[in-house]
Amino acid sequence: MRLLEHHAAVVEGQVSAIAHQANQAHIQTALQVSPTLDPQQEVERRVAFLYRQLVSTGQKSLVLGISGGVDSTVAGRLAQLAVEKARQEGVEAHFYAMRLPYDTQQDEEDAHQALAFIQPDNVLTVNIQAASDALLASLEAGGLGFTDAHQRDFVLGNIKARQRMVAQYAVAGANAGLVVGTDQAAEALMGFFTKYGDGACDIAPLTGLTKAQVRQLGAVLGAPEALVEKQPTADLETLKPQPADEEALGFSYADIDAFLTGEQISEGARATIIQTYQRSAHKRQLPITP
Ligand SMILES: Nc1ncnc2c1ncn2[C@@H]1O[C@H](COP(=O)(O)OP(=O)(O)OC[C@H]2O[C@@H]([n+]3cccc(C(=O)O)c3)[C@H](O)[C@@H]2O)[C@@H](O)[C@H]1O
Ligand SMILES: Nc1ncnc2c1ncn2[C@@H]1O[C@H](COP(=O)(O)OP(=O)(O)OP(=O)(O)O)[C@@H](O)[C@H]1O
Ligand SMILES: [Mg+2]
Repeated sequence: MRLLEHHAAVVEGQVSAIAHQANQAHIQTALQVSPTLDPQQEVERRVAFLYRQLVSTGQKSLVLGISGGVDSTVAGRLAQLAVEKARQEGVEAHFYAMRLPYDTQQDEEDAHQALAFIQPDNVLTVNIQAASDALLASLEAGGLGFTDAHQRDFVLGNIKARQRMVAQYAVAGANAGLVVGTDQAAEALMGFFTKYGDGACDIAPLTGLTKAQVRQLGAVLGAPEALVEKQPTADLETLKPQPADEEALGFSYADIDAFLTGEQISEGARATIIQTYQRSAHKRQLPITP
């Protein structure tokens, strides 16, 4: 009897491993991941994409927040190259890079390095602290309470991400601009972004790229090595500045990328990643309707 139960458990494990494998392949397709790519060709393809969309939408500019992280360094340079290409073709186009610190950020120097590399047409610096704090204070005055200081700080973190979205859309509104997003496949997979915050954009040139591929594009673009290899951080919480995304996610980007490119990872990790993907489906879709 014990032996039969054991066999049943083994078969069940095998069936769920096969189901997870199928899901892994399905997710890879849904997130538009190419396990192998030529980084130089990808740069050209994505610059051409941004340029074509500027022309076809009739908009005149691109707008993007530059944090000092690798994603916005790469997307920012692609945006600048796209508007330069447009101008070469006789199309009026400009790139507005935005510094959006909450007060002073610890890695400000990296953001300056990123701007020096991107060479954007325009830089606007907007400190989002006053607006973020004012909204939180008004919410509290209006009766909102928090379970503890950590929850309050987490909620403020998402307010910061959405405040950056508001600022970028204001600049886009004044300059016939498309707001550029930096969502890539690793963040999309894990739903690791603020819904309608950094997740909100008009155009997403890094779609489908693993984190390693974003770094490869950065390298062929000639970005400073320190930025290409930099530890990713959402840096939203005031009580804990600059935490590594990997700590918050509970997974390394190497594992997340391995999942995306169809490589073998432990069955436990694969099951948890699939569960995280399914739970965050609402962030990749339009609102629920009746
Ligand atoms: N099944 C469902 N169907 C429809 N809506 C659903 C839902 N489950 C939750 N929701 C709703 O979703 C909302 C919560 O989503 P959201 O506000 O995004 O909040 P949440 O996912 O809790 O927090 C955002 C997470 O993304 C991380 N993040 C943010 C920004 C940048 C980066 C980065 O990598 O740089 C990372 C941040 O550290 C945090 O862990 C709530 O309103 C909730 O009710
Ligand atoms: N301090 C900031 N100033 C300007 N833009 C910001 C700032 N923080 C976040 N953003 C915007 O929000 C996006 C999402 O942040 P995220 O941390 O995922 O990307 P990143 O900082 O560019 O790269 P990494 O994920 O490697 O840290 C950024 O790409 C950027 O456009
Ligand atoms: Mg970051």
